[in-house]
Amino acid sequence: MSQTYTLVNPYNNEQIGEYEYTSWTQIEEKLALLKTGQKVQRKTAAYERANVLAKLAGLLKENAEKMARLITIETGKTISDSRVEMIRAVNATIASSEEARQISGESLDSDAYAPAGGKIGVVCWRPLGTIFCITPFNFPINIAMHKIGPAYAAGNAILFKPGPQNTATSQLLVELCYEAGMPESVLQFCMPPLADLDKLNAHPDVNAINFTGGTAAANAIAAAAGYKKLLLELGGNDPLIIMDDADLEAAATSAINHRFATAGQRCTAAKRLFVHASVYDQFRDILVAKSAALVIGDPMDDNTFVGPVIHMGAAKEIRQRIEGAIEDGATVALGNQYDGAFVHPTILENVRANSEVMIEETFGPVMPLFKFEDVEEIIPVINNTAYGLQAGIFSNNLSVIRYLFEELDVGTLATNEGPGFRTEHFPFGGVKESGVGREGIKYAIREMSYTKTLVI
Ligand SMILES: NC(=O)c1ccc[n+]([C@@H]2O[C@H](COP(=O)([O-])OP(=O)(O)OC[C@H]3O[C@@H](n4cnc5c(N)ncnc54)[C@H](O)[C@@H]3O)[C@@H](O)[C@H]2O)c1
Ligand SMILES: O=CCS(=O)(=O)O
Repeated sequence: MSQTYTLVNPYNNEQIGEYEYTSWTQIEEKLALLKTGQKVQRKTAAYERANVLAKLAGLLKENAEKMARLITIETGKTISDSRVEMIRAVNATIASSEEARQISGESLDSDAYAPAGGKIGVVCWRPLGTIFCITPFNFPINIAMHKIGPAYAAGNAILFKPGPQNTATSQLLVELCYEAGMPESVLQFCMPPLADLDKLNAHPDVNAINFTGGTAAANAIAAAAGYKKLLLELGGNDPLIIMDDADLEAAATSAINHRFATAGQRCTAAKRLFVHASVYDQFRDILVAKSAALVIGDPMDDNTFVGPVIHMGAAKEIRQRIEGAIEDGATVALGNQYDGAFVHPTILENVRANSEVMIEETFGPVMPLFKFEDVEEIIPVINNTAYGLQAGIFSNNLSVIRYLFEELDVGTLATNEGPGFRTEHFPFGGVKESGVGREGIKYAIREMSYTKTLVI
């Protein structure tokens, strides 16, 4: 008897589908097929993979509106955010196509050190085998293409497991990959029940795991996977720093785009704002006025800026985090209002440095403001979190920027931008519990490959 799962639209709770989980027998069959796919990939030239990816980029562009609407129905993400995601996914796929042509190694002379003279080392990159690609709910197509694109470009076979909430969009993506020319022996979709995931992570025919998601799942994967290559893109608690010389209008707009868009459900969202005392009141007033004008409602409406979060449970967790901050002494400048899966954009002031909202990741539209006098004092506050993904700063003071670049535990510091700044070909990833390894197409190709050296 096959197990099934049903999905509802987070905005109106209408059932959007009932699906069957992938059985363990089917998983074994898929992994066996993918092993044959590794041989198919070895016979496929780089230019052929590049052409398939270029064709897939075209198909994603043709189907962008249809996929954007599916993303919105499945996740409650606003249609404008879903359309941006599709643009990014096309770019990630184009970049994967272009990088597929550039996977080249190097040659080394052996006489650099005695006594091994007279040889040349030809260093080549080779695919790891079958990559288990696992994606989160919030960017189901773009994050999938940041895995499938480089994994395929590098010559791997791919077992793709999206979040259950993203079943329809992900199945459509796989169909488009087949239409573009990816063989079924090279790419397989799966949705195993949670109970089968440990043994799938440990499976000997899974050569590497490329995971994006939260810490709890990452810990379970790491515990089960053993000696496998893991590429882990995890949570963030990203700061946005507003200095005394900041363009306050631009900073407030960026803070809103990087915290309240996607209902705050981004790993790189601006989850904590640090505002210089000299501009605090002026910045706060601009921020509150702009935020109060945001349209909250039907995510399918072009005018909506804030839709629901992914489900009622998430909304409850976010509310508990806000109420905890208030119990710690924070005051509410805007929001702290709830309606089903909706969490209204919330701005908190007088937040204690050790309040949970400052230390843990809050995956929703909550913006704690932290006033400071000297930039040195916020380094320990910003670094006092398990995460270290990205950071943003509004300032033109290069010495302050260079100082923060060296002192902050992050993978990227964006200047006069929010921490959510990301372009598909830049290296992406963090330190500490924000993950292991780097995405960004060229970097992800390397993570899903190994060097093989011929000495002649
Ligand atoms: N760093 C990034 O690029 C990035 C991007 C988006 C989201 N995230 C993080 O993801 C989290 C939110 O996304 P989510 O709720 O979908 O995360 P999640 O960890 O609940 O799920 C992510 C994926 O992992 C799967 N999964 C869960 N347990 C697993 C296991 N034991 N083995 C294999 N797969 C397993 C889920 O089914 C889903 O497909 C947040 O922490 C957010 O910061 C990080
Ligand atoms: O959730 C984070 C994904 S991205 O938008 O920063 O790429």
